[in-house]
Amino acid sequence: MSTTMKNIPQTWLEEIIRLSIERLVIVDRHGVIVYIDSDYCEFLGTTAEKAIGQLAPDIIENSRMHIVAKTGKEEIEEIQPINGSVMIANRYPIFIDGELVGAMGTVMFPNPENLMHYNHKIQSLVEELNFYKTKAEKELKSKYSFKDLTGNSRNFRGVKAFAERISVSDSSVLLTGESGTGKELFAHAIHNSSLRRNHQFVPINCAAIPEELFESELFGYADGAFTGSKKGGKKGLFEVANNGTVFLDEIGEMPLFMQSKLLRALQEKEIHPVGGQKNIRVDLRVIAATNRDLEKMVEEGSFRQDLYYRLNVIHIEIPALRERKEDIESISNELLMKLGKRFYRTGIELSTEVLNRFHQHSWPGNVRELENVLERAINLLDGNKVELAHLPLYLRDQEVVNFQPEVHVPASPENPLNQAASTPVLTLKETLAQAEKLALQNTLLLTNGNKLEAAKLLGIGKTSFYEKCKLYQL
Ligand SMILES: Nc1ncnc2c1ncn2[C@@H]1O[C@H](COP(=O)(O)OP(=O)(O)OP(=O)(O)O)[C@@H](O)[C@H]1O
Repeated sequence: MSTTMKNIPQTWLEEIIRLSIERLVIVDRHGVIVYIDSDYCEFLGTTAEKAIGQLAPDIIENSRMHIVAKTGKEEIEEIQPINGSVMIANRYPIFIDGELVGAMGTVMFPNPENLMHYNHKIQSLVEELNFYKTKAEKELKSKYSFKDLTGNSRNFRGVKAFAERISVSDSSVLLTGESGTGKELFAHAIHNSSLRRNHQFVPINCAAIPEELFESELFGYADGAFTGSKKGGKKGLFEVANNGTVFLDEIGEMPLFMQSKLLRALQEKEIHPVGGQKNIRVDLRVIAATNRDLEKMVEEGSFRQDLYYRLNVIHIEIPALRERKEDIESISNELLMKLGKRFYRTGIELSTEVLNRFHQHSWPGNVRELENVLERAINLLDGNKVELAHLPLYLRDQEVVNFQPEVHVPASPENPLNQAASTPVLTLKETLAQAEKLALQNTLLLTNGNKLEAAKLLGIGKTSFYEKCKLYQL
């Protein structure tokens, strides 16, 4: 006996084992019981005297101790029915000086009370797990189809018909177009019409992932890959998307080192988890999107040419809203219906003046900007008609400020832009949130939708900027 154990009397050791939540049996290398604790014996309806010296399967129903003592392979968390109870069994081989000498087995829930207790605990955990599983699965299903893409203009119909036609193919798609033109909506719709529609659609915003986490987010990591990593490792988003589609949004923001790894993964159809021993095969369709000029980035050396060709097999350019002004009315009506549901309002329409103003505007933020303008209007609306007064200043006084972002001018009787009288009183928190949203919107307008540039101008990090955009649905 080791020096650390030699001071513990044999009776103590037996009591310690009895106090443990698990019941214990030890067999020699032939599967003959050499030790079994008294509670286990009681549960089996035998005594230690009778059990010791017998083959384990002769005493314990469904025992596999003799097998583990022979194979030397542990068996963890196996279900073992014994005397009408479902037990969880762990079986470990015992090696002394490298030689297999026997095996130790433990079983949990030796009495029905414990079993009930753990069953109850496990049941609620399983329910919680199922809830999050369903939620995650729902989030990973594509939410939109082609019928959600509003627009009847000739150029929009052409793009939509082309996208619908190529949905069934398995080739990579590159969606380009200004911010807010509906690239993400198109990606959802393409997946939804493809043969992969019953598998996951995994959107990945390349601009929102910190550089040092890119590889592990996309390809996952093995157990103990780095300090602070999750025990047991983590599946990468590419593995989650297996058999489905990954949507690489803002692909132009992907760092160069990651572009090489992505290219390799797409070419070899394999990913290598960080710190892992082996590659994992993945079968994916890639849809990428950007509002940046990738060709220019290739020329400048900030985007890999080979990756560009790999992604650009099918190129879909989504027209800006100002290039399809005939769609403004139908999109506005569609958005008003959608927003109406959210705000419990029906029958909201645009006045002729508002519609005219919408036609004059250049919509640098595209459909997203239109959506924001309409949401703001609904918040200020008393009746059912959106009038010029419900529009933000930069649209209302378009001729005067010529699409300049909204500026806050202190209210004064002389000031013609005095809004105080018509503005409802908000709490400080709401006012601050509104100011923050407005600052983001205005900066996005200034940068023509370039989020990275907007984040820089506002002096905040890109992750924080993306979180705020998500919060304010920008
Ligand atoms: N044709 C359309 N019909 C209805 N809604 C649309 C349409 N196009 C875009 N939208 C709406 O506009 C908003 C912006 O769309 P989306 O996020 O797909 O744009 P995006 O081009 O991916 O933008 P970004 O480049 O900034 O990521 C969404 O709320 C979307 O529902």
